Amino acid sequence: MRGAGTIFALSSGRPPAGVAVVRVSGAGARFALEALAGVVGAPRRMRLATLRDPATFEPLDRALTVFFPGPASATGEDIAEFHLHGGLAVVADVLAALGRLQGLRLAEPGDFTRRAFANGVMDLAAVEGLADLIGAATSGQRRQALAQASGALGAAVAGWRERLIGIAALVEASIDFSDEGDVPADLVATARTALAALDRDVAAALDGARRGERMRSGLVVVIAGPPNAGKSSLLNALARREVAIVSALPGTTRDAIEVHLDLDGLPVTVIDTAGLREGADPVEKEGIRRAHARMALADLVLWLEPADEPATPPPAGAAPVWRVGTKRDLAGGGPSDSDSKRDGVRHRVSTRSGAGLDALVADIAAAAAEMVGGEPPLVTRARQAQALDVALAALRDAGGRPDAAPELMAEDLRRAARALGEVVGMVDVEDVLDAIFRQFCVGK
Ligand SMILES: Nc1nc2c(ncn2[C@@H]2O[C@H](COP(=O)(O)OP(=O)(O)OP(=O)(O)O)[C@@H](O)[C@H]2O)c(=O)[nH]1
Ligand SMILES: [K+]
Ligand SMILES: [Mg+2]
Repeated sequence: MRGAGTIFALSSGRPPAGVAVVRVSGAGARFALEALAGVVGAPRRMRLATLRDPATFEPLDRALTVFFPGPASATGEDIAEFHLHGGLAVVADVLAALGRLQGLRLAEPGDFTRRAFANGVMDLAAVEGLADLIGAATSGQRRQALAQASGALGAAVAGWRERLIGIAALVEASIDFSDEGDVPADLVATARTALAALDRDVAAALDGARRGERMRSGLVVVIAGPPNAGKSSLLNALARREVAIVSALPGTTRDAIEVHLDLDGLPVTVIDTAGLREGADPVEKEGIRRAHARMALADLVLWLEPADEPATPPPAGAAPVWRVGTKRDLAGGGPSDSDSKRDGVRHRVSTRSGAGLDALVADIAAAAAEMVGGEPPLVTRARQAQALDVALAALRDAGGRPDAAPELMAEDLRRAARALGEVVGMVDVEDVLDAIFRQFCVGK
């Protein structure tokens, strides 16, 4: 484990603030409380104290202190918390006083969570959920992250491993009884039935992985179309602020411009792109290349067709495309009008009058709910999905070779168990650990 000893950090947000929470974790937590507050107090009980600089006895703050003895604490170690007045100097002077204490050092990003993981308080999937919970920007993301941080995937994996061990035991027994007639064949048949059921459950969890990833990163909606179709105007209307430059000059937008929206708790990233056309200058050409790149990665493309121009077909691509008629205020509105004769146009909007915008937003929100909504999925990260993929492949190897010797089947089952262990960090995954813990801020 990186750096033993007692660590401390400001765990709440940047001062000045109403309250600032400084956390200390490790064998020296009790000593830190005694040194600054004089007494430790009853476990898990808030206590009002005058904090003093241990060297000069100068009062630093009137604060609430609390002591959580390990191992029933957030890190599994002794924890002391100081709930300070959140002034810059109060926080700085308390941190300085702690830093002068023997055996205490400032924590690095993610240190507290790393200790919780090392001490078995949280499994790796729960750690990832905690990172997502801190980063959650919409209530849908929060719901998913909270399930993950509470150990939903860890609990499922534990159940699968238990079943796997039961299956492996049957196969091992069939090897032991290999000279007793029908017994070994019966054991293997029972194992195969259980294996098929396990396969189904793991595969079902993996089915939700794409949904989980989308919820974490946000659904990507790309606005595309010919120059001057009203793309940037639509982006601004959706964002309700002037994010992108709008002008009558075709080729105004070059860079892809993103805004993050919260649609009924679901995260949606809307991207405005350069208008697609031939014969553009080199800078605009680069913008058009970027527009194509964004469309290729989109979950949904809004293809804009202005009412005052002949329609151009959207380029072929993998993402679903909605054709959206723009500048509806110019169309006149009569049934004989050329614009309303176009087939397959899903929405007609005007950013000038505001017409049709609410319906478009509601439709996008419904599509987002379709793609990421519902019960939080068990699998929310590519790393988890990859490990489960390996486990599933090994399960299929074990079950899919009817003529293979039980010894080979047992070997496949061991591989599956190992891959399941990786999901929750039970087996050595040191390289991914660093990457995961670095996402945390200092004090978490
Ligand atoms: N009448 C009318 N004009 C609009 C509407 N939306 C945009 N426009 C005008 O159309 C012109 C182009 O709008 P932009 O939003 O810059 O179009 P764009 O598709 O982003 O253009 P490029 O970035 O150059 O590809 C501007 O003069 C806008 O004021 C609308 O709903 N009605
Ligand atoms: K323009
Ligand atoms: Mg534009």
